Amino acid sequence: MTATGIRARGVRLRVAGDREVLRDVSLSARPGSVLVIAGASGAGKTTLLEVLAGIRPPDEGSVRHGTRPPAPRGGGFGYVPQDDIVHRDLPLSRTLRYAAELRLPAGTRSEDIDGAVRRALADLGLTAVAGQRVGLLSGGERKRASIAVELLIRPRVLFLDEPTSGLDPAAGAALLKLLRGLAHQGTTIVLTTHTPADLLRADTVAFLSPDGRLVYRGAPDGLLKHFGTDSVEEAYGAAAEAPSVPAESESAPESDHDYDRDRELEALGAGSESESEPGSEPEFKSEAERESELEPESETESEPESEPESESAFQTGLEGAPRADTKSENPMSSAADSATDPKLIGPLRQWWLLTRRSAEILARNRLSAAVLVGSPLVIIAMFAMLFRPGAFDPASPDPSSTAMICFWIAFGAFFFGLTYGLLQICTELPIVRRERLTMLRLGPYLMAKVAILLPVLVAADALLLAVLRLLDRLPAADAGVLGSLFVTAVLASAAALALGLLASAAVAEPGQATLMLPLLCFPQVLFSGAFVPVPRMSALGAGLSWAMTNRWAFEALGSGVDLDALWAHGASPMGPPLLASYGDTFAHSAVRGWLWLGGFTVLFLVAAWAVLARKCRRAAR
Ligand SMILES: Nc1ncnc2c1ncn2[C@@H]1O[C@H](COP(=O)(O)OP(=O)(O)OP(=O)(O)O)[C@@H](O)[C@H]1O
Repeated sequence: MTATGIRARGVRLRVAGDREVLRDVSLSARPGSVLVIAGASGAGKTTLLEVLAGIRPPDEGSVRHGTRPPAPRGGGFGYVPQDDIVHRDLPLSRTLRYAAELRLPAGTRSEDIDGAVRRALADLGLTAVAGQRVGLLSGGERKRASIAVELLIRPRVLFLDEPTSGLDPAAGAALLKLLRGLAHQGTTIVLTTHTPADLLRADTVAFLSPDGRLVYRGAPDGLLKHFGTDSVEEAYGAAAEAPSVPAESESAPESDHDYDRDRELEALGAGSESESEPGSEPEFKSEAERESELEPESETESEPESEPESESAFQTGLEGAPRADTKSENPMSSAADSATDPKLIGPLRQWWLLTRRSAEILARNRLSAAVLVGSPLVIIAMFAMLFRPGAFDPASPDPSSTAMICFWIAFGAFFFGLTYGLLQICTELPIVRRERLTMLRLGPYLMAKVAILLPVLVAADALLLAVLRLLDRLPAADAGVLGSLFVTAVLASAAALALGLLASAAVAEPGQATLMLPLLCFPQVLFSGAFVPVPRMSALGAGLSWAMTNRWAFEALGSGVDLDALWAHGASPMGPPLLASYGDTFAHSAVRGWLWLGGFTVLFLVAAWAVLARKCRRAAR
């Protein structure tokens, strides 16, 4: 594998209100080295990581991966955000399998995908918990699981945001050791941290002052001397007053430290490996130079025995990982290595993959599945209990009940759709964001959600209508009328599902989505035209009612069962006055309502796509 150096020059970044978060930061990470970014909370570590990764463009300055600008979508790129990027409801091996199918080049054979998953699990010492549900893993195991996702392809550059946060010191040390092992194999590692011990395990430390200046850049063992402190903790205090370090070309601090990387490698069992002194390397070299330098480390098929007999970082740790990277065990790693821009699966295959993944997540989360199936059943039962039979009988109709039945069918269909959609995206946003960085297409992603949930909604709507009809809460009409009601209910559910997905994409976390529920439901009840007919609303209310999917569903249902005729010619004296107050509410064809509902469905889905795209563009924020 060709290792890639990372270099930033004169990076400046401003956020809202023109506040400068990064001020003229210049640094570099040598190919196959570990760069650790440290600094006080809010100093700009994550921001710098995102800029170095190329997922957040700087306002000024430049970033290069090797000789090229960063290309997260170009393959060989790994990014582990602070949040977990593995689905909690799936067994670990399943979530890795889906991740591998998304990340590996199109046409990768199934056994090769399995091989990549096996190797990533082994690399991270997670083989023993492969069958465990991710939600049941410990924090440290979940962190390693997120890293395993990124190791499914052999990244040339790997960025990690606080990978050791929440880990005990031993687990943190083991993780750093593992990362050093990866670097040794040619992956350039950049990570942020709050853990002083992590700094000592870096090749290069970049220390930011609280106001986003680079105040130290160099070997870990020069850090204390530089700040004139006795401990790393004290260095945090001193960093605020320290002057910025000049650009590297002037001082090249990496070239004069005596950090003993060999000793670290020895600890990894790699002490005998020949490796050039980190400090003696010039900053950036041509691809060819770097390749020849890294040759002893590069994993070639022909010389697997040249790899170190490494003591594992996590039981199996990196042991055997290089050997596993041979063609027979995992040909995809070489495919991923050689292709700078591997061709990933197309939109249709991606949609099918995401549909399968969503279905499995739903099926494995028993509570969600139970709520999904159970809540329509409960609501249908309540509807059946609420209304008396025969309200639609022309010989003795109950006009106000017929209007209410139409409304509650509309609202039931709306509520099913909304609640199904509301938690779909916000619960997995960190995963979507991460996948979006490299390969995920949002169209197939949203359509996969629709593909999974719409059939369940169709079944719920069909059941609702069937039960109401069988219990004589709907007219004994022909198949055409019932078909019209069914189309209306399904379209109402589809529009609500799309609205739920939009809300789910818009909120920052699941708690907010729950708070959105009454906000979204109330206007749909108030302005549907069922309780206060549209002709009786204020001008503002009537205007608002146009934006309510429930209005169009209610009108289409009323039109479908021909409420106008029932009220005008039925035997109830209540009919004509009711008709007078509802005016022309049901006078139009149901098709008009369907067009509105279809239009809203498309509108909400496009809006959900746009909101999600914007969220993903704003990197990890
Ligand atoms: N998109 C944004 N809009 C507004 N402020 C932002 C944005 N991105 C970053 N910031 C601000 O930039 C500063 C640096 O944020 P950053 O997350 O990089 O800090 P950090 O050093 O990683 O902090 P911590 O260690 O607490 O995670 C913070 O004050 C943050 O509020």
